[in-house]
Amino acid sequence: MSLSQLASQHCTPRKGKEHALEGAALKDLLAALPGWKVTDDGKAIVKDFKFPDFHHTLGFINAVGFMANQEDHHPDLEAGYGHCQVLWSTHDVGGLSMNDIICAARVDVLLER
Ligand SMILES: C[C@H](O)[C@H](O)[C@H]1CNC2=NC(N)=NC(=O)C2=N1
Repeated sequence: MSLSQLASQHCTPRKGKEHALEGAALKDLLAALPGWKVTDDGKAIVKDFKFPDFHHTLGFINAVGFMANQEDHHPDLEAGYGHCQVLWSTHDVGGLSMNDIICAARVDVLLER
């Protein structure tokens, strides 16, 4: 599936282990998401975005936050002057779900122009 196909999807409530994403299915989806890496515990995906200054970084954070509220799926964010690390994990699953993949794709397309 392509980045734009992933980014055109919306999050749905996913609760429970049956929604966990791992193994070959996860690997195939990540092929469409350049720069996103699975954390060592396998429970999250993470990417660090670089910006020229704090204004751009803060604009990105606000855009991500707006999208996250629309999707009712929320990232962990860690930011400094010129970067913001975005981490997606589904608390209700205890690891990765399709919601994390959709939101990662939605973050990437925010930066397309
Ligand atoms: C009811 C509501 O949909 C849930 O609490 C949502 C809110 N945002 C969420 N965000 C993330 N990252 N994981 C969740 O499991 C989650 N659950």
